[in-house]
Amino acid sequence: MATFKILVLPGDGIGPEIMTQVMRVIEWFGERRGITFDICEDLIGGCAYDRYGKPISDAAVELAHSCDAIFVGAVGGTKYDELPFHLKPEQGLLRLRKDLVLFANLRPAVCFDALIDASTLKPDVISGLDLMIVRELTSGLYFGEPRGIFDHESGHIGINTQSYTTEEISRVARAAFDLARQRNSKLCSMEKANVMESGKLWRDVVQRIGDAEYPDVALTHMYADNGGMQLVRNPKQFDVIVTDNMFGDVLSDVAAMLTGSLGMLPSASLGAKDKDGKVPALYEPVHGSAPDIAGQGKANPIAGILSFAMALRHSFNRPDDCILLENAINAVLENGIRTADLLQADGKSAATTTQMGDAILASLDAISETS
Ligand SMILES: NC(=O)c1ccc[n+]([C@@H]2O[C@H](COP(=O)([O-])OP(=O)(O)OC[C@H]3O[C@@H](n4cnc5c(N)ncnc54)[C@H](O)[C@@H]3O)[C@@H](O)[C@H]2O)c1
Ligand SMILES: CC(C)[C@H](C(=O)O)[C@@H](O)C(=O)O
Ligand SMILES: [Mg+2]
Repeated sequence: MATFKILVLPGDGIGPEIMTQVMRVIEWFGERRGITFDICEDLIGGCAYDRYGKPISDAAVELAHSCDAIFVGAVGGTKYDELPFHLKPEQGLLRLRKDLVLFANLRPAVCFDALIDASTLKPDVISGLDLMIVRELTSGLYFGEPRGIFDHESGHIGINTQSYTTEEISRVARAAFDLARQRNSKLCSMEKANVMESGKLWRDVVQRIGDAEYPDVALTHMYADNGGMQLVRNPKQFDVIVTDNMFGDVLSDVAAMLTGSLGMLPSASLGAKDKDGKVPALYEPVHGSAPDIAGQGKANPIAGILSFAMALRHSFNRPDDCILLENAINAVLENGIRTADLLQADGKSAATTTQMGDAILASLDAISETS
């Protein structure tokens, strides 16, 4: 039986709070479903800066390279706002994504039936919603050169560069087409080909790959600003969306509210298969360190726990266990258990982060006893 080596990086703010619950779930699958995990823990983000003077240590990056999967809680905090960019907590995460070449970031937005009333949108707009955003994660505006704040006749000039090569577009496009094939064979590519050269190249490359390699997938293109509007107007028109790093960041937060809360959105960041068949992988909730609720036991741990469910499917080859965990979460929500972010009211009857973890573990016990 394989042993899976995993690296846990709880990070800052609500990161450690939610990661405690994710760890309980990981341990449950170890004990009850016989998956053997070899677990290491390290620092990322502001806490790593406090300890090492940088947002991730070289040793942690090296460890990450040797692992089957990495689990991140969240990074960031107002205390680090004035640090130079290369030292900011967020850079720890960006370095990991870049170093491990995790170019395909899968951000599924699924609306659980029990949460239809938690969204700010009308029930018929979101009921049954199940879409997947594939965000390019290792290039574009986040990494392009030149970048920086430079002297300028008016004072300063801030520069970031959007750039994409054919290869960078091709590999994320293929990942999205492959996913579309496993779903409803429908892919919408979003960029701004009307105003950006990188967007024009993006559109042409995606179309070329579609024509040559995926004629069975219905490919459409949309300008990303319209895409944001369409996601709110009629999200069920989409199945898989592929987009660049910056648009994907924004559009996935928009998609979060289709599910009821940012606290519900998991993610998997995947690289290319190596010669031994291993796919580098990092799993993390889409949300951040939520400084406004950190340390108060209010955070919703479901995005983190659903990220582990994605790992069961993509890294541990346990699709049945992935479904088991999703079903356990569904049952908890059907029972009316809610963290404060999922309640429209004042949050008085809200479950705490730990209580939500307790409920999910009890639900796992109950479901596995009856199956
Ligand atoms: N992957 C990451 O680690 C990541 C992602 C996004 C933002 N950040 C960082 O987090 C910090 C705060 O950023 P922000 O406030 O713009 O975004 P955020 O995602 O941390 O929070 C946005 C809003 O959503 C709420 N929220 C987020 N996660 C929640 C959860 N699990 N349960 C309940 N409510 C939740 C917060 O309370 C807040 O009101 C910044 O430093 C930012 O850079 C990190
Ligand atoms: C923390 C930050 C680097 C990150 C991003 O912008 O990619 C976050 O917002 C996300 O969505 O994962
Ligand atoms: Mg984001």
